Amino acid sequence: MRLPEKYENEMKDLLQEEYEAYKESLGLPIQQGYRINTGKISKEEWEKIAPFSAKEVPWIENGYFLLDDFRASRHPYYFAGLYYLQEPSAMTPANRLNVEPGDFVLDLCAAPGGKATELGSRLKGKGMLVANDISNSRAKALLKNLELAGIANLYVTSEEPAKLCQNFPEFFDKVLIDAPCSGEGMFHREPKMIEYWEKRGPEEYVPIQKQLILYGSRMLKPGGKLLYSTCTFSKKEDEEVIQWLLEQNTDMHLISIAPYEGFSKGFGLSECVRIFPHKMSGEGHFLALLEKKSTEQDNTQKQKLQMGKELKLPNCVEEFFSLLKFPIDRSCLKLEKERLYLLPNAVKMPKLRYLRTGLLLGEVKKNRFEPSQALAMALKPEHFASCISIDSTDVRCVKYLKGETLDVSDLPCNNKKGWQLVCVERYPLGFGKLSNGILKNKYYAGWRWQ
Ligand SMILES: C[S@@+](CC[C@H](N)C(=O)[O-])C[C@H]1O[C@@H](n2cnc3c(N)ncnc32)[C@H](O)[C@@H]1O
Repeated sequence: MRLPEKYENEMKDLLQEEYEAYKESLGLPIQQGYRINTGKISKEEWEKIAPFSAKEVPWIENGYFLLDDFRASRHPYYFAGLYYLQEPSAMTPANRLNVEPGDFVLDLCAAPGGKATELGSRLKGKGMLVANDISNSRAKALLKNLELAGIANLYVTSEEPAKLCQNFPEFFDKVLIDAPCSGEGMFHREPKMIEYWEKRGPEEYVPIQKQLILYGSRMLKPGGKLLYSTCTFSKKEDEEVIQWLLEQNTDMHLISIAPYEGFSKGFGLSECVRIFPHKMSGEGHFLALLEKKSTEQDNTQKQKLQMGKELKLPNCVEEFFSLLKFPIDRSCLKLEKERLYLLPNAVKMPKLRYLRTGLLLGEVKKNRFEPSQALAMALKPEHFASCISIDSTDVRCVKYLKGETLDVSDLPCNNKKGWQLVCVERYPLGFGKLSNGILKNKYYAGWRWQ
């Protein structure tokens, strides 16, 4: 692999006698990985049904290396949101931020959602995730991945960090900044990144990274934690950004990151973590975990609102709700135009460029209610009155994902007519409507198996 001379010199400077080992690692095969969605499936359950051979990623509880060429994005379990394909070192930032159920979490640079999907799963439906990306088109992919993962308690925005900062001072318990960077850790996987690097090297990214981390720190609650990560090796974009932040913010300090024997220490900042491809099976990452000093006062309290008024819902919605087997907090419902949403919390959210506010439950069309794809993905089979379960090896599974009408007269279900939650085994894929053993397909057309 041809590397720019300037880059080679910088890496030699950084790695010294390890440089040759690093260079050799660029000739090794690319390591693919995937992370299971523990919001939908436990590790034990997954290992019983996993359709492809894999080996555990030793520093990520729910991460696996893919061992063969299996097209993991072409399996019904992928469409059920059971896993996310991800390079193993990229699994580390969301894993080490230690999000807990009930946290208010911000992922400031979230698209396409490799980390946000993990942060959201860890909330277990409690608290909320604000997933933001300045690029609207990338934020659309982010929304799809979050919905596929079944994450309901979320807001997806496409905003300038400065605007978010004005609206959320000291608001979040956890903030992730997976910053845009010169991508040196991607050279192996995507050699095109080398060309981009030659046009826009580390110096171009530093001012953006400093801005992002500064805004991120301002949105962090006292006592909250912020994780800054990049997939680049340049000290300018890594340790020097952290050092700069520590000089600006005396109320922030570095804390150590749960260790792994393959991690290297940050240069001059030993609490930071470096992932190098010649030291472990990952392409390369930098991580710094910071904490803000706690104070007596919890500022988020003042932003919490009293519960909203309960909506009077059309009959068709009430009828559909009678099929849902879990309590819906009606004070958190919002009907906007024809769309019905379930908001994560009784928190007043400011005016922002939203791509999604809460869980889209469905649309009220004249006197009909059409449940959304996102709702199906957020449910478990026990949450719905009638389910049709298709085996992953049954051709009807892929036919369903292609949008075809199916004869399911041989498959058991509770209600012989009306709405069904269609599952691959016990994992929801979408909705369908049953009549005389024939299932009308309600799988979202934009997500179909191509
Ligand atoms: C490294 S990628 C994020 C990858 C993502 N965290 C994941 O794991 O899938 C950086 C992202 O930052 C976004 N970005 C760039 N400048 C930004 C800014 N000023 N504010 C917010 N997002 C920004 C880019 O659009 C890009 O999607």
